[in-house]
Amino acid sequence: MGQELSAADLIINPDGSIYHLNLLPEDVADTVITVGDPDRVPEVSKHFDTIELRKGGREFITHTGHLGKKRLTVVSTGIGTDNIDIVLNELDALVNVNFKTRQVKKDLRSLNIIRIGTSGAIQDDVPMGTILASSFGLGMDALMNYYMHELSGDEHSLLDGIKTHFSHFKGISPYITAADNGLLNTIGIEMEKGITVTAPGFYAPQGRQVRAKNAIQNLIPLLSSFRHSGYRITNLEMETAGIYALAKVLGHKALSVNAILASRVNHQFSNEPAKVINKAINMVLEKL
Ligand SMILES: O=P(O)(O)O[C@H]1O[C@H](CO)[C@@H](O)[C@H]1O
Ligand SMILES: O=c1cc[nH]c(=O)[nH]1
Repeated sequence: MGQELSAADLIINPDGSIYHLNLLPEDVADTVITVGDPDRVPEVSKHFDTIELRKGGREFITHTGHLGKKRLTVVSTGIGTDNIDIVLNELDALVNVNFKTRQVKKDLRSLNIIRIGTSGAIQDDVPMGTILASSFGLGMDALMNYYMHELSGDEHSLLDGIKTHFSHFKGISPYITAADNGLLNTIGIEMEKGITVTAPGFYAPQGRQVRAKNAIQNLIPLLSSFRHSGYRITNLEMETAGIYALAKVLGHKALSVNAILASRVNHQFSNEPAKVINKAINMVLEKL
């Protein structure tokens, strides 16, 4: 018999749903689309043929339904890898823990987790309007300091290169995880590819300066000049690396698709964000 998870470790609401997502185990499809913005959930589910449930709490809004024969769940994560910690752990518990016995199931389910997010590009040849699939998620936040995780050979070699390139960054311990290869080569097949940096903020952690002065000067040129084994850093956002790393730890498959709204090298921000996001949604849904 496996260990029984305590009421403080796995929090189940009185109606049997999980603490933050407010979902029951049967509410989660095998393919889960995550978006940051709760208002983006209906923008995805409006393409479904049927919607069987709409639930939520806080920034975590979920719709589950069918597109043709495929059952899909779309859930909003809100902003940041602290929220990704909640969403990935709760999705995993919903499918891999028996809520009656509070024990981990013997046969584990592996979800396909596809993020459709917005992002800023840091390469000249990645213009606004590009739809980019993240080959790797490079985390500059602290989430993975708290989890045991292992790196593949490719991830190790890239991380060594990154640590050398950014050796003068103080107090940051980057982590890197590859996309699921199968999802990258199907859903991402026609998309631009690159390493996506996940930042622990939108302003100074992404090289923006409004009034508070930035401690790291020239962050964007530093990121964009990194080259290793044919890879380069293409874009910045706030969730991908956490999703990739926790999905791998928990045995799920993940891909992040980025609607590029900003060109940080040309100092531009899109005046038609909805159109770019919709293009990303359509490109993902037509491959499912
Ligand atoms: O559009 P979403 O998916 O929220 O993604 C991006 O937009 C937010 C910042 O504006 C961050 O969450 C960032 O990752
Ligand atoms: O530049 C950008 C655009 C969208 N989201 C981000 O996190 N950064």
